[in-house]
Amino acid sequence: MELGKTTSNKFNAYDVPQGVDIRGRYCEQFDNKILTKDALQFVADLQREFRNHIKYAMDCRKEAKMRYNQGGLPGFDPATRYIREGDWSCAPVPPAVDDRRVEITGPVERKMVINALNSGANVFMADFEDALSPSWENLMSGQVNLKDAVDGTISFHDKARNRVYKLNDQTAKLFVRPRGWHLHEAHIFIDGEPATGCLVDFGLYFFHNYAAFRQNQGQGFGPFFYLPKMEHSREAKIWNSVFERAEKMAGIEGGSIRATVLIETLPAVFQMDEILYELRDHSVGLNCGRWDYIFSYVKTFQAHPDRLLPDRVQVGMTQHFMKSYSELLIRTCHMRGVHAMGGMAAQIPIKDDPAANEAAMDLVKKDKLREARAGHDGTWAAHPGLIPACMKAFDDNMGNAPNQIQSKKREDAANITEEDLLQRPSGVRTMEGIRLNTRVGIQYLAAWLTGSGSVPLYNLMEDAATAEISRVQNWQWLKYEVELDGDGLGVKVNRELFGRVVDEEMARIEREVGKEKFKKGKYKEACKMFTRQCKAPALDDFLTLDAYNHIVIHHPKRSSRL
Ligand SMILES: CC(=O)SCCNC(=O)CCNC(=O)[C@H](O)C(C)(C)COP(=O)(O)OP(=O)(O)OC[C@H]1O[C@@H](n2cnc3c(N)ncnc32)[C@H](O)[C@@H]1OP(=O)(O)O
Ligand SMILES: O=CC(=O)O
Ligand SMILES: [Mg+2]
Repeated sequence: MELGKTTSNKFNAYDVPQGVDIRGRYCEQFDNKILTKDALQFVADLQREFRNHIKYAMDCRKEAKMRYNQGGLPGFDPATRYIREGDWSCAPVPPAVDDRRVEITGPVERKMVINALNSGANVFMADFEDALSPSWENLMSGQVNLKDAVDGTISFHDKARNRVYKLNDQTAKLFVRPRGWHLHEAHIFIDGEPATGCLVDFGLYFFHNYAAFRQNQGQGFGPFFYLPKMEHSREAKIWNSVFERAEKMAGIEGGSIRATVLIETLPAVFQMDEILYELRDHSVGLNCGRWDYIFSYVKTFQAHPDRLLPDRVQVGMTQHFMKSYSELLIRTCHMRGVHAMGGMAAQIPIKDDPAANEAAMDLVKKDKLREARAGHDGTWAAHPGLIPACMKAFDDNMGNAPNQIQSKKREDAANITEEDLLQRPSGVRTMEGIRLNTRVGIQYLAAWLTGSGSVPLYNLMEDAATAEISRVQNWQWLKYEVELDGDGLGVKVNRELFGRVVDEEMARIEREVGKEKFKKGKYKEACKMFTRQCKAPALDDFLTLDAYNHIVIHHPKRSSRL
């Protein structure tokens, strides 16, 4: 059967446990493979057990935001000093993922799942988050794809090229990244409320795959996860309890499930020990989610006009606050016996310009070499074409050792202070900066609204995290009417200037993509949404919260029997 094709059963409806209502399109394959009654019962149990904890954690985020908006700064919590200074370790790293020197990431799209698993990377991080537009179709077919991948039966026929894709004998180890805590799943209602997105992603994937995964991939451990966008260790504690609940349901040993937490919010950098501590039986490291981290710097300091960012292209890992963050992350992880993973270089191969391609690959090499030398145990690649360069940087530095957990303790990073982690980024702001933010933000959103959560734009990988930087930077510059000091003209960013920029960039996008694609695409809707968010008096928490309402499609008829 073709993936996602609608066929009817006797009821043309999902058979659901009590209190669960599926409002997404009916599809026999989703029904038979993923939305089974027992799997939905597991998701509903998780939702019921943890919804109040999640609500409390989200309320705490709001309180913290209020504190920062009143001039407060994030910092280390004196109440948990005993954890930071305590002598404890995380559980030993499972042998199956001892060596993670290169991890490829990508959305849970069928062909890409096969390509990523075959790519030669050590790990594939299959993404329900930054790289995925969370439409019902993408989410559910993503679950089907992962199930087929874990079972080892996945294949894909590219009819246009008459090419069949299948798994190699040797494949990357699979990690799955569910959505962040803040996102709901509007196609699954539990007790009259939309389900928590990440519990749906986690619950369905875990339920259907834990047994096969532990046998085929995890050498008795697993499944493995990446956990995004946390702001505090109380959120890690919820994940730990979710894992314990899942292990109990499955009857598998405690500590089987392992997760790497992305440190990609500014408040979380002050909680790294605490996050590892909460997850100490289930942890396999931390990762520098550098793009969301930059977004979070702006968000956290939205009411601090003395901390404006320079052009997006200037906020690299050599900025003092970014360097300090990655070094403290390495020290923290290695002290606790787990991996300190590097982040994503946004460059991708440039096919039609060898010189530009060489320059881009050179940037990737330098970035990965910096990570390997600093002590990271591995890194992320956005595209299979980058794997050899990433691999070489880590091979040259680690040799045959699977990681640097024991060899690069980075004791010197023990002295990194709150001031280091918060230091204002340096650089200039330019007209090209605001133009690029606008052009990229609108095109990304237009792609997202039509189902693509990661796209190549101007030779870089763009996903929800990088697009967020474009949005919040425009918002910040407009809000504080900053002077574009990099152009030597002293122009101030105000609504009138921004309006002109939007008009001109929309005209440029139309020229670049062509009239036909522009007309058929969602550029105008994206422009309206992006512009509203850039001009909003109060910063929207996430770009995708508003955009999500535009991709929710409730089935015209009831699609489940309550
Ligand atoms: C900030 C963060 O959160 S980073 C993590 C989230 N972001 C991501 O994961 C981005 C992942 N990368 C991608 O989605 C893609 O590489 C893009 C969109 C950036 C570029 O995609 P494209 O322009 O289609 O790439 P391109 O045409 O060069 O692809 C060539 C081949 O490589 C494959 N490929 C490209 N990227 C990937 C990937 N990440 N995983 C698996 N296969 C890939 C394509 O499927 C294609 O395969 P084919 O030759 O069999 O048809
Ligand atoms: O998820 C990764 C990031 O950089 O954001
Ligand atoms: Mg991210």
